[in-house]
Amino acid sequence: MNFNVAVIPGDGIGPEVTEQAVLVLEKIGELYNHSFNFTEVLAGGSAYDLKGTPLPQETIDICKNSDAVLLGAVGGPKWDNLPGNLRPEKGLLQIRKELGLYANIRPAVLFDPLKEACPLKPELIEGGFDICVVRELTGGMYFGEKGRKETDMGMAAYDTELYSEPEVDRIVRKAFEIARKRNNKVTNIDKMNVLESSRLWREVVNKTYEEYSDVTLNHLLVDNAAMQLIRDPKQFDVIVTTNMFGDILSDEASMLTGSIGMLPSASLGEGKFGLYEPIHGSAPDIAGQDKANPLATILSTAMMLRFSFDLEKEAKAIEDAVLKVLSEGYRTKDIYSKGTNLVGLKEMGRLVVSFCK
Ligand SMILES: NC(=O)c1ccc[n+]([C@@H]2O[C@H](COP(=O)([O-])OP(=O)(O)OC[C@H]3O[C@@H](n4cnc5c(N)ncnc54)[C@H](O)[C@@H]3O)[C@@H](O)[C@H]2O)c1
Ligand SMILES: CC(C)[C@H](C(=O)O)[C@@H](O)C(=O)O
Ligand SMILES: [Mg+2]
Repeated sequence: MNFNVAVIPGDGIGPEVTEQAVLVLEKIGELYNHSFNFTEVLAGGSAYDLKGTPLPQETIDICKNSDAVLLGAVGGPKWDNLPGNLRPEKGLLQIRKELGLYANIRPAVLFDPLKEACPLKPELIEGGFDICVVRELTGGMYFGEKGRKETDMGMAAYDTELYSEPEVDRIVRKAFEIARKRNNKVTNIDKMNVLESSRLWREVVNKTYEEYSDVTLNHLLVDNAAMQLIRDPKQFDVIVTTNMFGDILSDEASMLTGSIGMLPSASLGEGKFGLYEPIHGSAPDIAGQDKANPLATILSTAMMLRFSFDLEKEAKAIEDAVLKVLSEGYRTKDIYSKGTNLVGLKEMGRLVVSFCK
């Protein structure tokens, strides 16, 4: 089959990790007789430098006309002094919004060979864990009214957490539907003891739950949830939460899998179309040094094959290749532990390609 994939390498380590992910997809194409047509497009700081905007219209058009999008990461200190609406990150938020991708699926799975890279005591992670964070992606504080104003105390600034009932309902449904295909368990995470937006959020969760009573639902306040993730990650299966809380909790969860360099993600809307990206950023501290872990981006392509293209066998082939690389003891620096083989980003990518079958 033929698939059109728009590729947004972005900034920092973005181009390095997407390059490896594209090589893996090309290998899968050869092995399973598919043709992936890649179109590289600009977004983020590199787009600002070349086009004066972090999200050129051409990028939006090409993404909309593709079957899926692969994104590396955007941002970096070079652009830190730009006003908010020109920042690289604004381009990312805008593309998620433009493409209607309100559900960000972030699986935090502990690969067995990486147990030693997990900072938790062995007894807490026996048998591993498999958490699926379902993060709302196009609402909340990221998109609410924001600004600055003069007050009695001088200049002040504000960002508004605003959620409508339909916005909460659709993400919660997504989480329940995912739970039905897994272990029928959802944990809702909010801050309803303080935030009005969280009180409405929880009301909608409970209302929508009436249609999903076969699923077990429990609620946690976000501060407790942050602690519980470290205390006992195995208690979680599907987590549903807001844009902001999901951003923070998924970075936290990633460390339990060994590194932020391990966590892929899928940003989805109503149809099959999706944008696939690692959860990490542009990692300016290691950019251009062949040190970054490309596995999060490579695993994101597996999610693309599964969700957008219905290629389960091919998706599994990538995940199996990643597991084999780890089982054979190869590690980038972020997941390295004594007795394993330290490799660079390119070598890690090459190994995954060579293990795909
Ligand atoms: N989706 C995205 O495009 C995205 C996500 C997060 C942050 N950002 C942006 O990236 C820039 C840097 O942000 P930050 O430093 O807070 O977060 P970051 O995720 O880029 O890096 C945090 C730390 O994790 C390490 N790290 C990240 N990815 C790694 C990988 N694949 N392999 C090994 N180590 C890895 C980095 O070296 C760094 O020490 C900022 O401009 C931020 O806005 C973009
Ligand atoms: C760069 C930033 C806008 C982005 C977010 O907060 O969504 C990033 O942290 C992520 O997790 O994808
Ligand atoms: Mg983040």
